[in-house]
Amino acid sequence: MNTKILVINPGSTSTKIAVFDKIEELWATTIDHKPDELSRFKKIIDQLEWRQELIQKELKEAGFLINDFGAIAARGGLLDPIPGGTYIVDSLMVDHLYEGKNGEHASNLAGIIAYRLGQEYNVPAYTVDPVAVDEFIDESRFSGMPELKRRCQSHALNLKAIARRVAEDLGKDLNTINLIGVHLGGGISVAAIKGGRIIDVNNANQEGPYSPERVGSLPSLELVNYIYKNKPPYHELKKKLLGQGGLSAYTGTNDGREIEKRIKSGDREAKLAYDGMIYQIAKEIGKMATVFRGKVAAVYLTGGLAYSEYVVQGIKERVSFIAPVMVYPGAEEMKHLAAGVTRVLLGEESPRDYDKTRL
Ligand SMILES: Nc1ncnc2c1ncn2[C@@H]1O[C@H](COP(=O)(O)OP(=O)(O)O)[C@@H](O)[C@H]1O
Ligand SMILES: CCCC(=O)OP(=O)(O)O
Repeated sequence: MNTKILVINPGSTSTKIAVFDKIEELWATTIDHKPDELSRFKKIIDQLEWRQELIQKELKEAGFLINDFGAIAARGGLLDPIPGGTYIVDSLMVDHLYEGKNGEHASNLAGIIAYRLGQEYNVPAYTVDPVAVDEFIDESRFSGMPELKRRCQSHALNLKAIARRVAEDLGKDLNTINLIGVHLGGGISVAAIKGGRIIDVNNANQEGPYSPERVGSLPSLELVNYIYKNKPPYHELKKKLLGQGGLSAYTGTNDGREIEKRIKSGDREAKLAYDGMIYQIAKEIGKMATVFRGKVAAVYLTGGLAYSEYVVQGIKERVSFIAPVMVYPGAEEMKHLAAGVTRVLLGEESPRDYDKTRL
């Protein structure tokens, strides 16, 4: 059986590519994208050909042939709400990702690229725990305005992967504990995780703390007034909210390392913007603690910003009273994608059908 897996993960700030044999990483690379490089594209879907070419070029230079792979694993995008698991990438999924049915995000590109490569080279394509994973309890679904539904969109892939590690490190059964998982990336997800399921989370595209790139929750009437007054074109406004908000808007950079350099050199504005983000993250963690009536086994921090001692200490100072704070910098997305597909290749799990599973 061919268990060699190509893993592709286009994120808002990078494109990650890796090759695994089952869950053993054989090769990996990350291509970072500067904001200038991305700003030339009006919509994220416009990056499709460019990102696909980058992936194919990297693979070629590393000496890999796509028809040598047993499967392709793609980070899944903004699909219709579905439970967690491994899904076959099919044409319906690709249509939804292509048209941005549930919104725009760089991870929408992964499924499309995987499907196109899979069709061309006759390799099956899968996605695992996409950002659209929705395991909300009923109370989580209310927005306060019946016409507007809360959508569950989060870093489900990494949150779930790290939740397993946290349970192992605590020596507890994941199915029996409550966790608050925090992914600190280009977007930020703060999730209430019960028995491994994400029962509530801020929508990392539209709600919660502001992040390196996103505005987070906004005062609603102020936003409506802003739109009426300035009449921004739709795609420009979306870019402002999703790709150029938060730290990027306050400081001109989405890079935590750059901001910390500025703080060290006495930049007060940079410090206030960074501290404001940390404050909002801590508040969101406090909110999620109430989901469990305070009964939380651990809060865990993961994602790129969890490498930062400044961010981690700032959050710990405010939330340590809730539960122990555990730190897992970076992301295990690539390994978790490979693991999900490996379970399917080995017949340990059946792949799910998107159309039949949509909520
Ligand atoms: N050592 C570090 N110190 C501070 N910020 C960091 C560090 N390493 C990465 N970051 C920041 O983490 C963010 C990206 O996190 P990552 O999890 O890679 O993003 P994504 O979720 O978009 O894939 C960026 O703002 C980056 O500048
Ligand atoms: C929509 C949730 C996923 C997300 O925000 O990912 P990035 O941090 O990679 O943009």
